Amino acid sequence: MEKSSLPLNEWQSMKTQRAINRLHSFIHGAALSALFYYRSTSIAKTSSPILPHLLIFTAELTLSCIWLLSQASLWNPVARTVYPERLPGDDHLPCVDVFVCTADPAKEPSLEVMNTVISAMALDYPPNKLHLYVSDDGGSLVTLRALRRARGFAKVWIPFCRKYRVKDRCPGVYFLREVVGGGSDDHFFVEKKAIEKAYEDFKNSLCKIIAEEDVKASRDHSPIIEVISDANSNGTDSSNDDEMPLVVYVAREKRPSRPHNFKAGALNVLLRVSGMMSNSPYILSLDCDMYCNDPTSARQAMCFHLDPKLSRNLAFVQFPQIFHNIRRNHDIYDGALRFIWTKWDGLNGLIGPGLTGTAFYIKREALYGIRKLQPNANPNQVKEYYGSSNDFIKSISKIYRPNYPTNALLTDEALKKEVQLLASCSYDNGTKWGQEVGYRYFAVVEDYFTGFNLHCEGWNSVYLNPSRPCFLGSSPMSLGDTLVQNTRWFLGLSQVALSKYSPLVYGALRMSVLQSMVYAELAYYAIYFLPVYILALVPQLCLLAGVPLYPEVSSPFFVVFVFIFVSSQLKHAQEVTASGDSLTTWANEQRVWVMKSLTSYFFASVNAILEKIGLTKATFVPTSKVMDDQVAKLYQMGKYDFQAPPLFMVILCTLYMVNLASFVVRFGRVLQNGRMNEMVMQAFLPLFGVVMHYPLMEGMVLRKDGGRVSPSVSILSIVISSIVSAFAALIAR
Ligand SMILES: O=c1ccn([C@@H]2O[C@H](COP(=O)(O)OP(=O)(O)O[C@H]3O[C@H](CO)[C@@H](O)[C@H](O)[C@H]3O)[C@@H](O)[C@H]2O)c(=O)[nH]1
Ligand SMILES: [Mn+2]
Repeated sequence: MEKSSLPLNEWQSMKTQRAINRLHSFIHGAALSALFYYRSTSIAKTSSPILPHLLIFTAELTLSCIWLLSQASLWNPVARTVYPERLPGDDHLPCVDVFVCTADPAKEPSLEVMNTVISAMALDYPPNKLHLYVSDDGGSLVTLRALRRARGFAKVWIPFCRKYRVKDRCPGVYFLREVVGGGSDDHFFVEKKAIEKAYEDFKNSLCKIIAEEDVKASRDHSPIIEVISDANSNGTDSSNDDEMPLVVYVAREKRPSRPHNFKAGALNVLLRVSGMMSNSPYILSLDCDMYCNDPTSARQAMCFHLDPKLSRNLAFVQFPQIFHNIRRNHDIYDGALRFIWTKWDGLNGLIGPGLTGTAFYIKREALYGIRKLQPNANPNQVKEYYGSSNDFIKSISKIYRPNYPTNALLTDEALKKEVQLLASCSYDNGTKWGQEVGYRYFAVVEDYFTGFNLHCEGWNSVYLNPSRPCFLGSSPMSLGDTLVQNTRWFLGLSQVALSKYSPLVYGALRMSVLQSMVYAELAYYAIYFLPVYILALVPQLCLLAGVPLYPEVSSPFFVVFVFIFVSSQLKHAQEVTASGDSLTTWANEQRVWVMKSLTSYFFASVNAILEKIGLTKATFVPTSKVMDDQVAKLYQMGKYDFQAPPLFMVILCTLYMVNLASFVVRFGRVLQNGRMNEMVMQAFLPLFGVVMHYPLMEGMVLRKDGGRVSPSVSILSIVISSIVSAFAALIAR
């Protein structure tokens, strides 16, 4: 068959998983109906206090609603494959702009950021069709100078990678590993030695820059936009310039009094500036800590974007976020976010996965929202959308041909002025930027919200999860960082849930019901805090007070409750093993889910409500990517770092102690009084909690290292839990 007639991509339904999901959905759903029947009939008849019964019922209802929403993503999981070798020749490939965002040289070490940039420059794609834009929200000379050096190093690195077909194009990773790829000939070793030396020099030059400059983010500066070229990269030879992608440094204007809309604001500036220069039809977006692990990702993505059957409505190709610093089956903070990627498989069978902020190839046109503008819109309407720059507006209709030759910024004063305007902090004002154009500002999860809007507008997406990860990032390695990061994410999601954009209404009216259910599940995910708090507290206190809340062992409904518990755990374990993980991962995910519910989801929900009534303002504080040796050591040993915000820790420890107390104190008495029959289930809950969260106990009592629970937190938790438990025991019947 001819090359061009073969499909560029294929999809397969994940049939076994689909069958298991649907069967389980049916059986589990039936059991839940039985539970509701029991609750509604038993509450009316109960002789014990009604409040705890109502609370438990609320918890069960909430869990069931989220469960119902979650079924949508399990309905039709689909996997995709690509055939990059069937793509047209390099001459026919479209241009790609790569956006890399960094915000703070103190939190995001330059060496890692530059490794990401270099790995993207070295993508296996025609260099004249690749353009890099580095957004520096810190407006820092450290980043600018480091970028100049990085380009200098890339000029020797890229030819080396091409010549020896190096797969690991992130130099920091390549030099960590033993010799991979390349020939076995002497030339190779000689060249490799030279490159290694160049990399060492590059690293040393970064150290020098860091020593010379102020390593911190500026919040008050004019825009700085610079094409990095030999004119300013300190005299490396310029012979192979054609082999190098364009590299542009962009620090948008920042003023303390002006809102800057965080990452979404930065990305929109990159969209405008790049529109003036390379104006590529496709954009790869990367966080500064997410390097390209497989140089062919652009070609893989083009297998969808260039597929005539898909391309018209295809907005983006999303790759999973995979993290190089996570050890499989030792992921004590559930940094891998496995549950997200399972959902993305499911969305692959609908109209496509959501955006996850990094590692995706998006179509510029989709972000511009051009389709919403009437074809005959007058110039004023167009300016209402895109702002005052005529030059930029001209670039929109230029079907991806740049307004200026790529290097014009070096010499063209008019262009210089125009990009300064486009990167100024007031450019967005009074336009549709951030609302209908570009990345959306409304919530601190600009990725989720932008993807959601694109799907509402009728765009599709695909999810590609190849066996060699295309991108690798870094995940927080301490409990504190994890919980704080999750609080931000779920605050953003809750903002959407509580707004007019709620996927249940706004989404359901604009996309398929199943697709909107998946968006809704994520938007409302933080509500998990409610059932988890109830189930971590109410049965335990009632156990102490001697109030039964569950059916007796002899009741037929006892089996229903046991079944529901076992069935949900088994389903979780099945999904974990189907993803190739072990049961340790099951336990880790269970534990972290409870910890997140009690802290991150709780505070995210509270803050979303406070923000809704105008009492706070959500912010995006970037996660630190600085690797603390002690923290890393604890993680390697599989030990939690409990040096998290004290408020979080007091909540976790107090609830742990209440569970422990209720089980220990009361279980003995239950045995004595022979009330085993009615209290078994209630005694099981705290037992399960105490066993699953044993690491907390260890952190409070046994550990002496730096990651233990602070003694003050332990003492406070013991005091609070004793008061609460004693109070419950006092009212015992
Ligand atoms: O004002 C800001 C804040 C952040 N960033 C950059 O945004 C990226 C992501 O920030 P990070 O601190 O790593 O946040 P995470 O929570 O780890 O990021 C996840 O969640 C974000 C919000 O949902 C997404 O944007 C990201 O792509 C996704 O990886 C980094 O490159 C930052 O430099 C900016 O450019 N400007
Ligand atoms: Mn990150």
